[in-house]
Amino acid sequence: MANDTSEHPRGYPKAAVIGLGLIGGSVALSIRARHQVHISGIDVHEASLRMAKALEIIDEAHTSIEESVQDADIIIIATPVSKTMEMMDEIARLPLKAGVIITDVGSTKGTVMKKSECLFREKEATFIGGHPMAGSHKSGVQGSRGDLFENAFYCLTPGEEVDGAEVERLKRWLTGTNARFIELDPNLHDLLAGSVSHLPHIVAASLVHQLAELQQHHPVLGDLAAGGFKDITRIASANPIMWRDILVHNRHVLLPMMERWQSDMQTIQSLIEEGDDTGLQRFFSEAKQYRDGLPSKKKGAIPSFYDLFVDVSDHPGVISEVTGVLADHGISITNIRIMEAREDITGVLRLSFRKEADRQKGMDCLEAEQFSVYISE
Ligand SMILES: NC(=O)C1=CN([C@@H]2O[C@H](COP(=O)(O)OP(=O)(O)OC[C@H]3O[C@@H](n4cnc5c(N)ncnc54)[C@H](O)[C@@H]3O)[C@@H](O)[C@H]2O)C=CC1
Ligand SMILES: O=C(O)C(=O)Cc1ccc(O)cc1
Repeated sequence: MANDTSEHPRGYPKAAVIGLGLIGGSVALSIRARHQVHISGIDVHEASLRMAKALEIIDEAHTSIEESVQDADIIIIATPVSKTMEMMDEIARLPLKAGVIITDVGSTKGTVMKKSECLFREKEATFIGGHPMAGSHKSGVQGSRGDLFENAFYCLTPGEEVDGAEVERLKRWLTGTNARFIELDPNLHDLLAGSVSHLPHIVAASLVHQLAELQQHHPVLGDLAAGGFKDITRIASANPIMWRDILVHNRHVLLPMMERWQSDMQTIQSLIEEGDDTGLQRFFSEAKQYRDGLPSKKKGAIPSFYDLFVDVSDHPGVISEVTGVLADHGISITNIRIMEAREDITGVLRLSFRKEADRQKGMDCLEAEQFSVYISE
């Protein structure tokens, strides 16, 4: 498949994006936002290419890399990590434009950077590893957004031999992400990502497995699994292939972390067995103290949404009053949840916004209408 009905002619600098899913599509959109560029998209799924073309994320579509990477000024590999490693081998076998920057978006960096040292050292190409530390449990190009990485950390892992000017050149390409770039050693990156993203993902998936097993005996359990359970397991709905690869490529970090996790579980188990009330309370107090101290307004690997809480009295139509105020001011919400809705007590609505600015506007206009509104982390 090769199909070019481009608005952005070939005279422009060229970006090749391999893997047009959530992240490849979002990076392409953010590049488009700040550069006059011809974007060539490569994916094994023709439907993703068609969608990317229809959404004007790419100018031309290919199902293999040969035709489109050779004259590219920047190549972005946005496939699951094991495929990214294969792509790097394939790219290194092709003639490339002198000075091309190659980067990836994978959630692990150690194995990718090791491979890049062997493959690209002798070529007139610069490989700089990348990991935008924001995303979603949804996959696929249809979920792509040019502002997905706004305010998020974007890790870059340049090899030691890479000139600082090349890193700056990559940042300029990616400036439309509006992300906060941070340079990290690849192994340190994997340790940190293992702790804030990969281990929590394993735990979330394991909680879901436990629930699913119990639900076989108690069918009502699925209906009860709302609120907190859904919050902490949301990420378990993510792409299994992507997460399989993350575990495979970060095994050195994750195996000791899982040992540590199991030993923590054993400690708590002993505290319960021994009826150690003080120890149990300390366990939760220390976690609360640390959690309460985490920065709240930054986007992390596990993004905090921009939530607003509204006290509401128990009367019919109260939800539409709140949403009506927001609609009157043109403010969109991404989610709404009733946190407390028992009879005779004041309820709480949790409203989620896409951006901090929307939350602030929402807060101002609801307060002006005498609602009691607050932000709680
Ligand atoms: N989903 C997320 O929240 C985040 C993901 N990442 C990383 O980004 C990468 C991509 O993840 P997503 O965009 O979420 O996945 P996705 O599943 O939305 O997209 C991956 C795309 O790669 C394509 N693909 C697979 N094999 C291919 C091949 N051999 N040649 C060409 N295309 C191929 C698939 O068809 C798909 O369109 C992964 O390495 C992941 O670790 C990084 C940050 C956040
Ligand atoms: O959906 C979420 O909360 C995520 O945590 C998304 C995510 C997945 C993988 C990454 O490497 C970074 C971010």
